[in-house]
Amino acid sequence: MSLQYAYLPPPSQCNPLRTLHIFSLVLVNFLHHCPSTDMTVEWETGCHTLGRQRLVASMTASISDRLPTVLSAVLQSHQITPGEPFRLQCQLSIDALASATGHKTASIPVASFDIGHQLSPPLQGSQVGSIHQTNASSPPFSEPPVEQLIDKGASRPNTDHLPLTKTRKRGRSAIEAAEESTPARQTKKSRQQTLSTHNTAPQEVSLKSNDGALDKLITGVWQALFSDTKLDPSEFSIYVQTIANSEELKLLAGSEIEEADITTGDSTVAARSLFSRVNLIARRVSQTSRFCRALEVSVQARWVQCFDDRVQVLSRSHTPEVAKKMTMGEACSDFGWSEKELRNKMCIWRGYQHIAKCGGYVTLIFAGPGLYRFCKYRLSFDDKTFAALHGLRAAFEVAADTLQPCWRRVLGFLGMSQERKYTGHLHDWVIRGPGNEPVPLATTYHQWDRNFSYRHIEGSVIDQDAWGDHDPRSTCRPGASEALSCEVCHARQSDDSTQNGCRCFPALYGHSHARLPPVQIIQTSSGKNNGLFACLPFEAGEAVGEFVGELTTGITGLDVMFGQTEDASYQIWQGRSGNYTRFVNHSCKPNAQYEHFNWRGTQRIVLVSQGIKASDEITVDYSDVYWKDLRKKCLCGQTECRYRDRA
Ligand SMILES: C[S@@+](CC[C@H](N)C(=O)[O-])C[C@H]1O[C@@H](n2cnc3c(N)ncnc32)[C@H](O)[C@@H]1O
Repeated sequence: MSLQYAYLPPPSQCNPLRTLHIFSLVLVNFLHHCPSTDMTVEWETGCHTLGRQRLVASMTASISDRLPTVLSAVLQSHQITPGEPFRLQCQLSIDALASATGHKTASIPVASFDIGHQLSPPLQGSQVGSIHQTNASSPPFSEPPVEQLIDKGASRPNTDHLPLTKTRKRGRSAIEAAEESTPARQTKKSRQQTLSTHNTAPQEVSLKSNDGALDKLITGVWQALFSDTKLDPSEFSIYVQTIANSEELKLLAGSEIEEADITTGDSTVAARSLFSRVNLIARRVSQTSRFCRALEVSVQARWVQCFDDRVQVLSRSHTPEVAKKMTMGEACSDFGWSEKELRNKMCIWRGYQHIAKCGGYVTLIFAGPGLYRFCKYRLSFDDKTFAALHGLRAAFEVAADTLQPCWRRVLGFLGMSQERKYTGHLHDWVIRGPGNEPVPLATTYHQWDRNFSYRHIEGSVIDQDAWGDHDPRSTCRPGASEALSCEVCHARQSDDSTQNGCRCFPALYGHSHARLPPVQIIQTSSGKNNGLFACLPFEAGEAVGEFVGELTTGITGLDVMFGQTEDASYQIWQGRSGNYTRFVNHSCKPNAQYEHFNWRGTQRIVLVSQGIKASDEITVDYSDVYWKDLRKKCLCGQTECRYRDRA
């Protein structure tokens, strides 16, 4: 049985109810798949013997009611004081399974939790405890992500344990295409070849450096690139106009109006309207100043270049010193500054120019306010810094062209080309090691499937042939109102941010603008083909994204994510459409896991961070069930790798 997928917790953020809830889902799923008709479930709090169907139904129905009681009972019966960590172990006694698997004992330890200390209401997506796998022969809680798009060499999945027939009509998959051209089982020779390819594989891009000052600069660039405030110079005049018209918007007079409204009893509406107006103005001002700042530093960097060119020209007829002095004089007279003033400015501007030279103008344009300090004090101004920025330039440009497509208009002010280099979706591009141009995603699968394509979707789509119009993830009972409140924090869930009280996964649910998380697809250096990498850190418990794809059923022979509600078992297939979660590789020491979460009566599967640092590859544990029958080696590279040494 695989439980790794369910979870590994951040020890500092404890949430026992959530852990128990997830555990219960695991247990329910286990029971659902179990061939036995009668079984005993032993919790530390008691022992229940029920028919399987009834057990599943009763556990599912009462999970959220019972968990606090179960937990309190455990705490009380063991006299655990708040703050003291403890371990909760669960056993399953399943006679039929015992005889089927040849277990001597009928009682199988399923999982244990290390539970922290807080009994406070659940926090945003936070978790507690760890679920340890104790039995590898049981059915999975959830299966690993798709494998239908296979990668090259050693990482090519060995699928000969799976029948490649599908019960449902589906387009020809990359795996099938690859099956035709590559033998499913690797020979010794081909394995060696793979290894040598692996050794000479290009170096991976690092999305940050190990230098504090430089990291701050890089973080600022990523934050600006992924910000939902767009850098659009063509809207500059509109921004300015809005600010100039702020009187019409009653920005300044607003507070007086509010006071009047408050006394007339219309305070909520009045306060909200004032706040909206202030928000609008503040947003416009920050957009305007960001654009001005971007233009300012870019022009200053370009000015230094022109200054140097002018010195060069004058050096043809004068000594370099004289040529420089003459150029300084020309500039001072045009600016109306003293030489000292100009020298001071130039020192910083030269820093900008250095950055533009190695990291491209994109770095300057999106660098945050730390840029000035970085250049003034010449923090980390060394070859390593410039090499790091040079290595990031392509990754920055892909993000800028796809997320902030108007950024190149700033280059127009510098007399440079404004032509976009990378079009389409951010994840249509794969970033490769230093010195290599990013390549279109599709090309990285062409060796297996010439017709490969991938549609980026924001939400799962229902396979009509499989489910008609019914969403199989629905957990809503007809007439049940509790579906609209969060079963973790019990707050009201609403897509209208002003009505929503549930903040469990705020980056995904409950507010208006869904935006891409700061992740990019990068070619791994370990031979796993592509992987998903974090540009910015994700705190433990924070959602990276939802696992979305086609909601279907009946697929065999291809990897799918399994979902299970009380009423339906469904699959999410990311073969031809989905999102970036499709590129998450396996690691035996993962930094993320998938969790079930109900949003407004619909089950969602969320990729949740266990604490991901900027530039880390985002990985999950695909589970023993995934690897069990594969003859493939794991390339996660962890010292605790479980599947490294395989025949
Ligand atoms: C969901 S995809 C992940 C993205 C994939 N690397 C790609 O380029 O499309 C799963 C596939 O990635 C590869 N993979 C993922 N993790 C791996 C690992 N630890 N070792 C070897 N191959 C891995 C396997 O080929 C697997 O079939």
